[in-house]
Amino acid sequence: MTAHILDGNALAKTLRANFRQEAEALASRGARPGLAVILVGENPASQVYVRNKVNACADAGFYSEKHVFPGDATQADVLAKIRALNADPAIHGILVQLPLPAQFDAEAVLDAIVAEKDVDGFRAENVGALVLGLPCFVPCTPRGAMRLLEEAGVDVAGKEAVIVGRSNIVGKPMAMLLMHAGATVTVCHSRTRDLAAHCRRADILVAAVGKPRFITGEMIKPGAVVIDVGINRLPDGKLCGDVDFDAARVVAGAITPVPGGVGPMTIAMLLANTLESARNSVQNGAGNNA
Ligand SMILES: NC(=O)C1=CN([C@@H]2O[C@H](COP(=O)(O)OP(=O)(O)OC[C@H]3O[C@@H](n4cnc5c(N)ncnc54)[C@H](OP(=O)(O)O)[C@@H]3O)[C@@H](O)[C@H]2O)C=CC1
Ligand SMILES: Nc1nc(=O)c2c([nH]1)NC[C@@H]1CN(c3ccc(C(=O)N[C@@H](CCC(=O)O)C(=O)O)cc3)C=[N+]21
Ligand SMILES: [Mg+2]
Repeated sequence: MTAHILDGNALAKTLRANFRQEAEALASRGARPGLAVILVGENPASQVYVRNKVNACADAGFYSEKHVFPGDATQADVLAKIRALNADPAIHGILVQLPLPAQFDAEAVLDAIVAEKDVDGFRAENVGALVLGLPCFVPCTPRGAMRLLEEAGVDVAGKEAVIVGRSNIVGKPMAMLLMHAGATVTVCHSRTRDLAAHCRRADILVAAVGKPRFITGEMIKPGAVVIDVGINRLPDGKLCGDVDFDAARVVAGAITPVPGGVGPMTIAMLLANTLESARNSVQNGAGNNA
């Protein structure tokens, strides 16, 4: 058996073309979707992701701004910028690239973004709404992973879903989305006993660990759908996921590659959330002049 490859690059490209049409429709109503990305410091990986986000905006006909601060910037500098962006009608989404340098209180910084522009969905109000099943900005990475499952034609209801990783930005919201979709969800982490046994029960296995090739072929149930969220840079400079792809693809029914799987979908869903925010602003009579 060779797994079906879930192509995030191709799906993201299709989505961006749809977003472009909606962006033009909103622009004609005075609200071209606008995203502001804040980057603090010179983390090379963050620089790549921010560049990808800005390029994706351009490709989808969105307005975007990039605000770069030096690594020794103060929290007050960044907060002042967030306040200005909160009040700027051309901006519908604000993203502060994580991680922030050590001198920052990341929670306080994210909290400064008004909830209406929290397109990452990281603020407590958003997380609460997600748990309650109320309208909210669904965090981009889990939303992208769910979209890939949909694309694969996976009927989630009743399935055993196992997530490895319990972070606030990936594992926890992913668990909530899968639960809402009807899966029986298990969340594993560094304290889990007999991780392999949990993983082998999974019809849907989501790896969000941050360790290269941590999930081996023997941990995968034959025919399972494997979603690899991990982005790891190897010493030779190449990217790899949290799943041993070559071993997994001969066991799994479907699998996302790294690169080209969840990563591009994260960026597509960031655009989707920004579009949603722009649409909300039109409904609330607060468009812009872009
Ligand atoms: N494709 C994309 O768009 C994105 C990719 N990523 C990537 O996804 C990966 C995960 O990111 P993130 O969630 O932020 O990472 P975190 O480091 O915040 O969380 C990692 C999780 O893995 C768990 N873990 C660590 N070691 C083990 C182990 N030996 N056995 C079982 N569980 C373990 C940790 O457990 P514990 O809680 O007990 O410490 C933790 O819950 C990274 O590679 C990151 O780069 C992240 C965001 C977006
Ligand atoms: N506020 C905030 N929001 C985030 O969503 C956020 C963040 N901070 N900090 C870091 C993580 C990580 N993340 C990725 C997004 C896209 C790719 C991506 O496009 N990956 C490409 C490859 C990129 C490359 O070549 O390095 C791919 O997988 O094909 C990867 C990782 C978003 N994150
Ligand atoms: Mg993290």
